[in-house]
Amino acid sequence: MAKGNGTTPDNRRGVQHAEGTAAVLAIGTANPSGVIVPQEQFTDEFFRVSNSDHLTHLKEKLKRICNKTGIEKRHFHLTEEMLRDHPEFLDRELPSLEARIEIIATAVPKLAELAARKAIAEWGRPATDITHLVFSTYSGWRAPSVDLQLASLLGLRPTVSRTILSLHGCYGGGRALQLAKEIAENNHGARVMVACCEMTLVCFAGPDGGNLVGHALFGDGAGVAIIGAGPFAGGEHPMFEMVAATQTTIPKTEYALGMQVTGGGVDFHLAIQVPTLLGQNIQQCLVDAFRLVFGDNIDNLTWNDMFWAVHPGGRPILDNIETVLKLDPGKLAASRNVLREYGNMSGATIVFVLDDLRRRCKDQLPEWGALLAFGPGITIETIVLRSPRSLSEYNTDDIKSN
Ligand SMILES: CC(C)(COP(=O)(O)OP(=O)(O)OC[C@H]1O[C@@H](n2cnc3c(N)ncnc32)[C@H](O)[C@@H]1OP(=O)(O)O)[C@@H](O)C(=O)NCCC(=O)NCCSC(=O)/C=C/c1ccc(O)cc1
Repeated sequence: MAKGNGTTPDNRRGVQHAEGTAAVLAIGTANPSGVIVPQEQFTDEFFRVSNSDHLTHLKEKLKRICNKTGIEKRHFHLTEEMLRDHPEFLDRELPSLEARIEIIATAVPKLAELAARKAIAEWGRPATDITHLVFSTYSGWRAPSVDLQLASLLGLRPTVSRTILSLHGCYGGGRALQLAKEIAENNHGARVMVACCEMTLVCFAGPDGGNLVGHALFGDGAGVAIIGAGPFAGGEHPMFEMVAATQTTIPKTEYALGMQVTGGGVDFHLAIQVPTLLGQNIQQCLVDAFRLVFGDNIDNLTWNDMFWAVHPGGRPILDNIETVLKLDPGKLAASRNVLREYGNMSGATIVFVLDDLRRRCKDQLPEWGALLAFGPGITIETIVLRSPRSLSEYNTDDIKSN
């Protein structure tokens, strides 16, 4: 055993850990450009392409639901031409999983690449400086999977450490960000790319009584964030510090949200109780997470004095959270805007919300904020965010202003 060369286990630990709290350093988003459907036309289009106009009862119901979503338009990768080539996508009883996998295996990493290139351009460092990749999707059905394809498309280094998160649904973005925080803070110099890409093509089917709400809500998109902890270098610009993070599962709610892989595609289930269950549990999740940072001083916190990045799972979810936390109208504007412009893009949505928030508020964000994402479980991801007051808080020698 070498002694006296300074490489004791404790010294190595000091070298391996980062110097500070992990932060979001750059964000990029992308949506399929081909099919953009205004929500007011969605029902007619959907019933026409699925040859279901005779199901008048379901059609009227979907129209009622679409009117209540708070969505104005959504983007989709699936085209009518694809549907003509694959009529089996309309019928859950017909085998179609393999054909769906064939399409998304290429389409998902390509859309993620578009978002990732925007994030890398904003970050300002070469793609080869990315040390870790965490990819979240409900469309990763092969090995090697879309994470490896994205790494190849971007020319990431062969030693990039890849993790794929599958089927977390709408809390996938929150989970990936929490994982990136752990990686960045525990590995000196690590730069973690979080890539979330969702395409409804795996879930698409003709209308039946059980899937109307999902058809009214979900859209396609990719959100990429680059995460790192200090010291910062090369013009890096921390925008959201991730100060503390928790995951909570609401007991006995497994029934409420779910995905099921079948030979005919992925079935999803959204129980009518979800908005109420989230409203009843969100406050405790926030208290638990903020107590990690503020201890007993948490009583001095006012939710209204913070900024909010909430996964817009559905309009009533945002309404309930606003009511329970007594938030002023406008506090959830970023979430409502993303819902309006893109619908619920499952795990990718929260990255869009962060993007909207930083554009909307520029340098005027309050110091403290909260990120909330939820999905099957029911699982709630909570992250305590902090907007840096000024770059001088950091090792400024290393930061050149962008
Ligand atoms: C737009 C909705 C559907 C309706 O708005 P509303 O203010 O509740 O309006 P209404 O109370 O008038 O309801 C309109 C109609 O919708 C019906 N409805 C109202 N929720 C329902 C309902 N979950 N079922 C089935 N009928 C309903 C409701 O019964 C009613 O039917 P009808 O009386 O015949 O007009 C709204 O409730 C809503 O957005 N709900 C969805 C909330 C939700 O669960 N979001 C998912 C959160 S978690 C997440 O983001 C993703 C998880 C995920 C999971 C799987 C994946 O594959 C991917 C992702």
